[in-house]
Amino acid sequence: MFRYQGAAQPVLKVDNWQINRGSHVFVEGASGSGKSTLLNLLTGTLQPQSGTISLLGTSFSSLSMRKKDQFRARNIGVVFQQFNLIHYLSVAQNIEAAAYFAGRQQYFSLNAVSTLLEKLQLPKALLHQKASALSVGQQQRVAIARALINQPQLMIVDEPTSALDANARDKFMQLLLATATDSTLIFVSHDTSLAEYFSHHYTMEALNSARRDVC
Ligand SMILES: Nc1ncnc2c1ncn2[C@@H]1O[C@H](COP(=O)(O)OP(=O)(O)OP(=O)(O)O)[C@@H](O)[C@H]1O
Repeated sequence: MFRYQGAAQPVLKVDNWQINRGSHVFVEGASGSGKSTLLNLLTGTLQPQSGTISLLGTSFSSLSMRKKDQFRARNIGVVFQQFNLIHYLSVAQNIEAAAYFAGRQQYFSLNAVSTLLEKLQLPKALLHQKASALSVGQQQRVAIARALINQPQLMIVDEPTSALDANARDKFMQLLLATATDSTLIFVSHDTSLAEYFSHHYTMEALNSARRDVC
């Protein structure tokens, strides 16, 4: 259960939610239904007031902040709604930063990044381009590359398609699913048409008994 400070009611009350390893899961919910709150709990930015969150067999919500940061960097790849690339760094440096924070810089190589960029249909020439000089579509794909560089067991993707037209959105989804084949994937969006890409679908209403209580 999670309640924002000062709020009368919890925004999220999930009785029980389990996802099998390796599954690709779509969570749909209207604006304000608690999608970002759920993802912030899953990435450890927020802490539930009661209940526990276990990820990949680890009791994630009971880890110290430092251990949570380490666990997230090593095991979770996140693609944010706004991508969160560091604009003054190059594409390669943005991706290298993710390897560095995971303590995996010894595995980082420009070759590995080039291979990822190729899979994501981005030209190699972009490697040394500043993130600020990328188109929105290119930023999205670099954000996927950054999330995948540490070969995360869990990928969390927050509504990254809202600014795209239907064609670009389909292409993005195909690239994401083709490159994240080895990861468990949790994808949240208000766009129900994306559900067709996933084997498992949930609605925030079904997950969140706090909302059912209010309705
Ligand atoms: N920092 C906060 N303090 C208090 N209430 C908050 C805070 N952040 C979100 N809320 C409230 O929690 C509810 C869920 O918000 P959340 O951002 O998780 O929804 P969402 O489904 O991600 O919405 P959107 O699709 O518009 O991004 C909303 O009613 C919102 O007003």
